[in-house]
Amino acid sequence: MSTGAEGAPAGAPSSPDRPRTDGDTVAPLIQFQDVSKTFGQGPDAVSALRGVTLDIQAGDIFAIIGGSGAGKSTLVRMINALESATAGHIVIEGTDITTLSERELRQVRSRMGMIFQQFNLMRSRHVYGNIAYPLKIAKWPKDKQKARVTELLNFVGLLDKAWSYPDQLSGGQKQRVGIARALATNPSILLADESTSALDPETTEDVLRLLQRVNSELGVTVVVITHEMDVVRSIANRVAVLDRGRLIEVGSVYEVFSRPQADTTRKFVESALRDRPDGVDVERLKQRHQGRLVLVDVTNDDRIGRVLAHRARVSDLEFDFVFGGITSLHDGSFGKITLELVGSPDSVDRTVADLRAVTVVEDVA
Ligand SMILES: Nc1ncnc2c1ncn2[C@@H]1O[C@H](COP(=O)(O)OP(=O)(O)OP(=O)(O)O)[C@@H](O)[C@H]1O
Repeated sequence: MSTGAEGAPAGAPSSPDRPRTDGDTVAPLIQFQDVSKTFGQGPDAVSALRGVTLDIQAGDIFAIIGGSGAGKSTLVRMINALESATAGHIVIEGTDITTLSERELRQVRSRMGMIFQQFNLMRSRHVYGNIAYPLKIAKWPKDKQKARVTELLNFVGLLDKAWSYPDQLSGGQKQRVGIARALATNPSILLADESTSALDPETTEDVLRLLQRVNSELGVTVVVITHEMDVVRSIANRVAVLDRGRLIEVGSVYEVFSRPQADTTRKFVESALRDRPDGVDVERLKQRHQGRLVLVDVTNDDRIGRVLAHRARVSDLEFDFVFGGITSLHDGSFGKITLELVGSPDSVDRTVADLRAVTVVEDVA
Protein backbone atom coordinates (compact mmCIF):
# COMPACT_ATOMS: atom_id res chain seq x y z
CA MET A 1 0.00 0.00 0.00
CA SER A 2 1.24 3.47 -0.77
CA THR A 3 -0.02 6.57 0.92
CA GLY A 4 2.48 8.58 -1.07
CA ALA A 5 3.91 9.70 2.24
CA GLU A 6 7.44 8.39 2.31
CA GLY A 7 10.13 10.99 2.69
CA ALA A 8 7.68 13.88 2.92
CA PRO A 9 9.13 17.09 4.23
CA ALA A 10 7.87 18.64 7.42
CA GLY A 11 6.30 22.00 6.83
CA ALA A 12 3.34 24.28 7.22
CA PRO A 13 0.21 22.15 7.37
CA SER A 14 -1.94 24.14 4.99
CA SER A 15 -1.45 24.49 1.24
CA PRO A 16 -2.16 27.84 -0.39
CA ASP A 17 -5.21 28.32 -2.55
CA ARG A 18 -4.38 27.80 -6.19
CA PRO A 19 -6.70 28.98 -8.92
CA ARG A 20 -8.02 26.69 -11.65
CA THR A 21 -5.88 26.89 -14.78
CA ASP A 22 -8.38 26.14 -17.54
CA GLY A 23 -7.03 27.73 -20.70
CA ASP A 24 -3.72 28.68 -19.09
CA THR A 25 -0.52 28.21 -21.05
CA VAL A 26 1.67 27.36 -18.03
CA ALA A 27 3.60 24.07 -18.15
CA PRO A 28 1.38 21.11 -17.27
CA LEU A 29 1.79 19.59 -13.80
CA ILE A 30 1.67 16.06 -15.25
CA GLN A 31 2.61 15.16 -18.84
CA PHE A 32 2.38 11.82 -20.62
CA GLN A 33 4.43 11.87 -23.81
CA ASP A 34 3.71 8.93 -26.12
CA VAL A 35 3.60 6.52 -23.17
CA SER A 36 3.14 2.79 -23.71
CA LYS A 37 3.03 -0.03 -21.20
CA THR A 38 3.24 -3.72 -22.00
CA PHE A 39 2.92 -6.37 -19.32
CA GLY A 40 4.71 -9.66 -20.00
CA GLN A 41 6.45 -10.79 -23.17
CA GLY A 42 5.93 -12.86 -26.27
CA PRO A 43 2.51 -14.39 -26.91
CA ASP A 44 1.32 -13.55 -23.37
CA ALA A 45 2.17 -9.83 -23.66
CA VAL A 46 -0.67 -7.44 -22.76
CA SER A 47 -0.63 -3.87 -24.10
CA ALA A 48 -2.17 -1.89 -21.24
CA LEU A 49 -1.36 1.57 -22.68
CA ARG A 50 -0.57 2.45 -26.29
CA GLY A 51 1.06 5.77 -27.16
CA VAL A 52 -0.79 7.94 -24.65
CA THR A 53 -0.06 11.68 -24.78
CA LEU A 54 -1.84 13.75 -22.15
CA ASP A 55 -1.45 16.95 -20.12
CA ILE A 56 -2.90 17.56 -16.67
CA GLN A 57 -2.73 21.16 -15.45
CA ALA A 58 -2.18 22.27 -11.86
CA GLY A 59 -5.59 22.90 -10.31
CA ASP A 60 -7.46 20.39 -12.49
CA ILE A 61 -9.92 17.84 -11.29
CA PHE A 62 -9.01 15.49 -14.11
CA ALA A 63 -11.11 12.38 -14.70
CA ILE A 64 -9.92 9.29 -16.54
CA ILE A 65 -12.78 7.16 -17.75
CA GLY A 66 -12.93 3.89 -19.64
CA GLY A 67 -14.35 0.39 -19.52
CA SER A 68 -12.89 -2.57 -17.69
CA GLY A 69 -9.29 -3.24 -18.75
CA ALA A 70 -9.01 0.07 -20.62
CA GLY A 71 -5.77 0.93 -18.81
CA LYS A 72 -7.01 3.49 -16.25
CA SER A 73 -5.31 2.01 -13.18
CA THR A 74 -2.11 1.43 -15.11
CA LEU A 75 -2.08 5.07 -16.20
CA VAL A 76 -2.62 6.37 -12.68
CA ARG A 77 -0.08 3.98 -11.18
CA MET A 78 2.44 5.41 -13.64
CA ILE A 79 1.90 8.92 -12.25
CA ASN A 80 3.26 7.83 -8.90
CA ALA A 81 5.72 5.43 -10.53
CA LEU A 82 4.20 2.28 -9.08
CA GLU A 83 4.41 1.09 -12.70
CA SER A 84 7.19 2.05 -15.10
CA ALA A 85 6.67 2.97 -18.75
CA THR A 86 7.77 0.53 -21.47
CA ALA A 87 8.16 3.50 -23.84
CA GLY A 88 7.66 7.26 -23.74
CA HIS A 89 8.14 9.85 -21.01
CA ILE A 90 6.20 10.94 -17.95
CA VAL A 91 7.03 14.43 -16.72
CA ILE A 92 5.83 15.50 -13.27
CA GLU A 93 6.34 19.09 -12.10
CA GLY A 94 9.00 19.47 -14.82
CA THR A 95 10.93 16.28 -13.96
CA ASP A 96 11.06 13.31 -16.33
CA ILE A 97 10.37 10.51 -13.86
CA THR A 98 11.11 7.73 -16.35
CA THR A 99 14.83 8.31 -15.82
CA LEU A 100 14.89 8.59 -12.02
CA SER A 101 16.40 6.21 -9.47
CA GLU A 102 14.18 4.58 -6.84
CA ARG A 103 15.53 7.04 -4.26
CA GLU A 104 14.62 10.03 -6.44
CA LEU A 105 11.20 8.50 -7.15
CA ARG A 106 10.46 8.43 -3.41
CA GLN A 107 10.86 12.20 -3.42
CA VAL A 108 8.42 12.52 -6.33
CA ARG A 109 5.92 10.20 -4.59
CA SER A 110 6.07 12.36 -1.49
CA ARG A 111 4.25 15.04 -3.50
CA MET A 112 1.31 12.69 -4.13
CA GLY A 113 -1.40 11.03 -2.11
CA MET A 114 -3.62 8.17 -3.23
CA ILE A 115 -7.04 6.87 -2.24
CA PHE A 116 -8.56 3.55 -3.19
CA GLN A 117 -11.90 1.87 -3.83
CA GLN A 118 -11.46 -0.44 -0.81
CA PHE A 119 -10.01 2.38 1.37
CA ASN A 120 -6.90 0.30 2.36
CA LEU A 121 -6.98 1.42 5.99
CA MET A 122 -5.03 -0.42 8.67
CA ARG A 123 -7.69 -2.24 10.72
CA SER A 124 -5.46 -2.51 13.78
CA ARG A 125 -5.00 1.26 14.06
CA HIS A 126 -7.62 3.78 15.04
CA VAL A 127 -8.49 6.70 12.79
CA TYR A 128 -5.84 8.93 14.39
CA GLY A 129 -3.18 6.24 13.92
CA ASN A 130 -4.11 5.73 10.26
CA ILE A 131 -3.84 9.43 9.48
CA ALA A 132 -0.66 9.89 11.52
CA TYR A 133 1.05 6.90 9.88
CA PRO A 134 2.54 8.72 6.86
CA LEU A 135 3.73 11.51 9.17
CA LYS A 136 5.44 8.95 11.40
CA ILE A 137 7.16 7.39 8.37
CA ALA A 138 8.24 10.89 7.29
CA LYS A 139 9.62 11.42 10.83
CA TRP A 140 7.48 14.42 11.72
CA PRO A 141 7.90 15.41 15.42
CA LYS A 142 5.03 14.16 17.63
CA ASP A 143 3.61 17.62 18.37
CA LYS A 144 3.47 18.50 14.67
CA GLN A 145 1.88 15.13 13.90
CA LYS A 146 -0.83 15.85 16.47
CA ALA A 147 -1.53 19.33 15.11
CA ARG A 148 -1.68 18.06 11.52
CA VAL A 149 -3.93 15.07 12.30
CA THR A 150 -6.30 17.32 14.26
CA GLU A 151 -6.42 19.77 11.38
CA LEU A 152 -7.17 16.96 8.91
CA LEU A 153 -9.83 15.37 11.14
CA ASN A 154 -11.48 18.75 11.28
CA PHE A 155 -11.23 19.19 7.51
CA VAL A 156 -12.88 15.83 6.76
CA GLY A 157 -15.46 16.23 9.57
CA LEU A 158 -14.33 13.28 11.73
CA LEU A 159 -12.99 14.93 14.89
CA ASP A 160 -15.34 12.80 16.99
CA LYS A 161 -14.08 9.55 15.40
CA ALA A 162 -10.36 9.95 16.17
CA TRP A 163 -10.30 6.90 18.45
CA SER A 164 -12.64 4.68 16.42
CA TYR A 165 -11.32 1.74 14.44
CA PRO A 166 -12.01 1.30 10.69
CA ASP A 167 -14.48 -1.54 11.35
CA GLN A 168 -16.60 0.88 13.39
CA LEU A 169 -16.96 3.32 10.49
CA SER A 170 -19.33 3.54 7.52
CA GLY A 171 -17.93 3.33 3.99
CA GLY A 172 -18.12 7.09 3.55
CA GLN A 173 -16.32 7.70 6.86
CA LYS A 174 -13.60 5.21 5.88
CA GLN A 175 -13.04 7.07 2.62
CA ARG A 176 -12.83 10.35 4.57
CA VAL A 177 -10.06 8.80 6.66
CA GLY A 178 -8.41 7.65 3.42
CA ILE A 179 -8.54 11.19 2.10
CA ALA A 180 -7.15 12.66 5.34
CA ARG A 181 -4.31 10.14 5.32
CA ALA A 182 -3.53 10.84 1.66
CA LEU A 183 -3.36 14.58 2.41
CA ALA A 184 -1.27 14.24 5.57
CA THR A 185 2.04 15.37 4.12
CA ASN A 186 0.62 18.19 1.98
CA PRO A 187 0.81 16.57 -1.45
CA SER A 188 0.20 18.67 -4.55
CA ILE A 189 -1.50 15.76 -6.35
CA LEU A 190 -4.24 13.41 -5.12
CA LEU A 191 -4.84 10.22 -7.12
CA ALA A 192 -8.26 8.66 -6.61
CA ASP A 193 -8.68 5.12 -7.99
CA GLU A 194 -12.42 4.31 -8.17
CA SER A 195 -12.72 6.06 -4.81
CA THR A 196 -16.52 6.07 -4.77
CA SER A 197 -17.29 2.79 -6.54
CA ALA A 198 -17.96 0.96 -3.27
CA LEU A 199 -20.29 3.66 -1.92
CA ASP A 200 -24.03 4.29 -2.18
CA PRO A 201 -25.19 7.34 -4.18
CA GLU A 202 -25.67 9.65 -1.19
CA THR A 203 -22.27 8.81 0.33
CA THR A 204 -20.69 9.11 -3.12
CA GLU A 205 -22.04 12.65 -3.31
CA ASP A 206 -20.50 13.51 0.11
CA VAL A 207 -17.10 12.13 -0.86
CA LEU A 208 -17.17 13.94 -4.21
CA ARG A 209 -17.98 17.23 -2.44
CA LEU A 210 -15.01 16.59 -0.14
CA LEU A 211 -12.71 15.97 -3.12
CA GLN A 212 -13.95 19.23 -4.58
CA ARG A 213 -12.98 21.03 -1.35
CA VAL A 214 -9.55 19.35 -1.43
CA ASN A 215 -9.12 20.92 -4.86
CA SER A 216 -10.60 24.35 -4.26
CA GLU A 217 -9.57 24.99 -0.63
CA LEU A 218 -6.19 23.22 -0.51
CA GLY A 219 -5.18 23.75 -4.16
CA VAL A 220 -4.53 20.04 -4.71
CA THR A 221 -4.73 18.71 -8.29
CA VAL A 222 -7.04 15.69 -8.26
CA VAL A 223 -6.83 12.82 -10.76
CA VAL A 224 -9.92 10.62 -10.59
CA ILE A 225 -10.23 7.22 -12.24
CA THR A 226 -13.78 6.10 -12.68
CA HIS A 227 -16.07 4.07 -14.89
CA GLU A 228 -19.01 6.23 -13.77
CA MET A 229 -19.76 9.18 -16.03
CA ASP A 230 -21.87 10.67 -13.23
CA VAL A 231 -18.70 11.12 -11.18
CA VAL A 232 -17.07 12.94 -14.09
CA ARG A 233 -20.07 15.19 -14.55
CA SER A 234 -20.27 15.94 -10.87
CA ILE A 235 -16.72 17.12 -10.13
CA ALA A 236 -14.24 17.06 -13.02
CA ASN A 237 -13.30 20.01 -15.21
CA ARG A 238 -11.39 17.87 -17.73
CA VAL A 239 -11.79 14.28 -18.85
CA ALA A 240 -9.79 11.72 -20.81
CA VAL A 241 -11.44 8.63 -22.30
CA LEU A 242 -9.39 5.43 -22.60
CA ASP A 243 -10.38 2.50 -24.77
CA ARG A 244 -8.24 -0.65 -24.88
CA GLY A 245 -5.11 1.26 -23.91
CA ARG A 246 -5.60 4.14 -26.32
CA LEU A 247 -6.55 7.69 -25.46
CA ILE A 248 -9.55 8.26 -27.69
CA GLU A 249 -10.77 11.62 -26.43
CA VAL A 250 -9.68 14.38 -24.10
CA GLY A 251 -11.06 17.83 -23.34
CA SER A 252 -13.16 19.87 -20.99
CA VAL A 253 -16.08 17.92 -19.55
CA TYR A 254 -18.44 20.24 -21.39
CA GLU A 255 -16.71 19.64 -24.76
CA VAL A 256 -16.58 15.88 -24.34
CA PHE A 257 -20.13 15.56 -22.97
CA SER A 258 -21.85 17.88 -25.39
CA ARG A 259 -19.93 16.80 -28.52
CA PRO A 260 -18.55 13.28 -27.98
CA GLN A 261 -16.51 12.21 -31.01
CA ALA A 262 -15.93 8.51 -30.45
CA ASP A 263 -18.61 5.81 -30.15
CA THR A 264 -17.26 4.64 -26.80
CA THR A 265 -17.50 8.17 -25.41
CA ARG A 266 -21.02 8.60 -26.80
CA LYS A 267 -22.11 5.43 -24.99
CA PHE A 268 -20.61 6.62 -21.71
CA VAL A 269 -22.29 9.99 -22.04
CA GLU A 270 -25.66 8.48 -22.93
CA SER A 271 -25.43 6.04 -20.03
CA ALA A 272 -24.95 8.97 -17.65
CA LEU A 273 -27.56 11.30 -19.09
CA ARG A 274 -30.20 8.79 -20.19
CA ASP A 275 -31.64 11.52 -22.39
CA ARG A 276 -31.96 9.45 -25.59
CA PRO A 277 -35.03 7.19 -25.67
CA ASP A 278 -34.16 3.49 -26.04
CA GLY A 279 -36.22 0.98 -28.04
CA VAL A 280 -38.83 0.47 -25.30
CA ASP A 281 -39.17 4.23 -24.73
CA VAL A 282 -39.63 4.82 -28.47
CA GLU A 283 -42.45 2.26 -28.66
CA ARG A 284 -44.22 3.87 -25.71
CA LEU A 285 -43.76 7.37 -27.11
CA LYS A 286 -45.19 6.33 -30.47
CA GLN A 287 -48.24 4.81 -28.84
CA ARG A 288 -48.92 7.97 -26.88
CA HIS A 289 -47.99 10.62 -29.44
CA GLN A 290 -49.30 10.72 -32.99
CA GLY A 291 -47.22 13.73 -34.16
CA ARG A 292 -43.69 13.63 -35.63
CA LEU A 293 -41.11 12.79 -32.97
CA VAL A 294 -37.71 14.44 -33.29
CA LEU A 295 -34.68 14.33 -31.00
CA VAL A 296 -32.86 17.66 -30.72
CA ASP A 297 -29.48 18.42 -29.12
CA VAL A 298 -29.70 21.23 -26.61
CA THR A 299 -26.52 23.24 -25.98
CA ASN A 300 -25.70 26.68 -24.63
CA ASP A 301 -25.77 28.52 -27.89
CA ASP A 302 -28.75 27.17 -29.80
CA ARG A 303 -32.12 28.90 -29.95
CA ILE A 304 -34.54 25.97 -29.92
CA GLY A 305 -37.14 27.67 -27.75
CA ARG A 306 -37.20 30.73 -30.00
CA VAL A 307 -37.54 28.63 -33.16
CA LEU A 308 -40.47 26.68 -31.71
CA ALA A 309 -42.21 29.79 -30.40
CA HIS A 310 -41.80 31.50 -33.77
CA ARG A 311 -43.17 28.55 -35.79
CA ALA A 312 -46.12 28.22 -33.38
CA ARG A 313 -46.87 31.91 -33.85
CA VAL A 314 -46.73 32.01 -37.65
CA SER A 315 -48.24 28.58 -38.49
CA ASP A 316 -50.55 25.90 -37.13
CA LEU A 317 -47.64 24.15 -35.35
CA GLU A 318 -48.13 22.76 -31.87
CA PHE A 319 -45.29 21.13 -29.96
CA ASP A 320 -44.66 19.22 -26.78
CA PHE A 321 -41.57 18.04 -24.85
CA VAL A 322 -42.06 14.30 -24.41
CA PHE A 323 -38.69 12.83 -23.31
CA GLY A 324 -35.16 13.77 -22.30
CA GLY A 325 -33.34 16.18 -20.08
CA ILE A 326 -30.82 18.97 -19.80
CA THR A 327 -27.84 18.80 -17.51
CA SER A 328 -25.75 21.64 -16.17
CA LEU A 329 -21.95 21.80 -15.77
CA HIS A 330 -19.90 24.69 -14.49
CA ASP A 331 -19.17 25.81 -18.05
CA GLY A 332 -22.45 25.07 -19.77
CA SER A 333 -25.74 23.21 -20.11
CA PHE A 334 -26.61 20.53 -22.65
CA GLY A 335 -28.73 17.45 -23.27
CA LYS A 336 -31.22 15.93 -25.65
CA ILE A 337 -34.94 16.55 -25.81
CA THR A 338 -37.49 14.56 -27.77
CA LEU A 339 -40.18 16.83 -29.21
CA GLU A 340 -43.56 15.98 -30.61
CA LEU A 341 -44.45 18.26 -33.52
CA VAL A 342 -48.09 18.43 -34.58
CA GLY A 343 -49.48 20.41 -37.53
CA SER A 344 -49.80 20.39 -41.28
CA PRO A 345 -46.96 18.49 -43.05
CA ASP A 346 -45.63 21.77 -44.39
CA SER A 347 -45.40 23.55 -41.03
CA VAL A 348 -43.84 20.48 -39.35
CA ASP A 349 -41.25 20.25 -42.16
CA ARG A 350 -40.51 23.99 -41.89
CA THR A 351 -40.05 23.64 -38.13
CA VAL A 352 -37.60 20.74 -38.54
CA ALA A 353 -35.68 22.74 -41.16
CA ASP A 354 -35.50 25.76 -38.84
CA LEU A 355 -34.36 23.58 -35.93
CA ARG A 356 -31.68 22.02 -38.16
CA ALA A 357 -30.31 25.49 -38.79
CA VAL A 358 -29.56 25.89 -35.05
CA THR A 359 -28.88 22.37 -33.75
CA VAL A 360 -28.62 18.64 -34.51
CA VAL A 361 -32.01 17.04 -35.19
CA GLU A 362 -32.77 13.34 -35.61
CA ASP A 363 -36.09 11.71 -36.40
CA VAL A 364 -37.04 9.25 -33.67
CA ALA A 365 -37.61 5.95 -35.45
N1 LIG B 1 0.44 -6.48 -13.37
C1 LIG B 1 -0.17 -6.85 -14.51
N2 LIG B 1 0.25 -7.93 -15.20
C2 LIG B 1 -0.33 -8.30 -16.36
N3 LIG B 1 -1.35 -7.63 -16.93
C3 LIG B 1 -1.80 -6.54 -16.29
C4 LIG B 1 -1.25 -6.10 -15.06
N4 LIG B 1 -1.91 -4.99 -14.65
C5 LIG B 1 -2.85 -4.75 -15.60
N5 LIG B 1 -2.77 -5.68 -16.58
C6 LIG B 1 -3.61 -5.73 -17.79
O1 LIG B 1 -3.54 -4.46 -18.43
C7 LIG B 1 -4.81 -4.09 -18.95
C8 LIG B 1 -5.25 -2.75 -18.33
O2 LIG B 1 -5.49 -2.96 -16.95
P1 LIG B 1 -5.94 -1.81 -15.97
O3 LIG B 1 -6.09 -2.42 -14.61
O4 LIG B 1 -5.01 -0.66 -16.09
O5 LIG B 1 -7.36 -1.40 -16.56
P2 LIG B 1 -8.54 -0.58 -15.90
O6 LIG B 1 -9.06 0.33 -16.96
O7 LIG B 1 -8.08 0.05 -14.63
O8 LIG B 1 -9.60 -1.73 -15.63
P3 LIG B 1 -10.64 -1.94 -14.43
O9 LIG B 1 -11.65 -0.83 -14.53
O10 LIG B 1 -11.23 -3.28 -14.73
O11 LIG B 1 -9.84 -1.92 -13.15
C9 LIG B 1 -5.75 -5.24 -18.64
O12 LIG B 1 -5.80 -6.08 -19.77
C10 LIG B 1 -5.08 -5.94 -17.48
O13 LIG B 1 -5.42 -7.29 -17.44
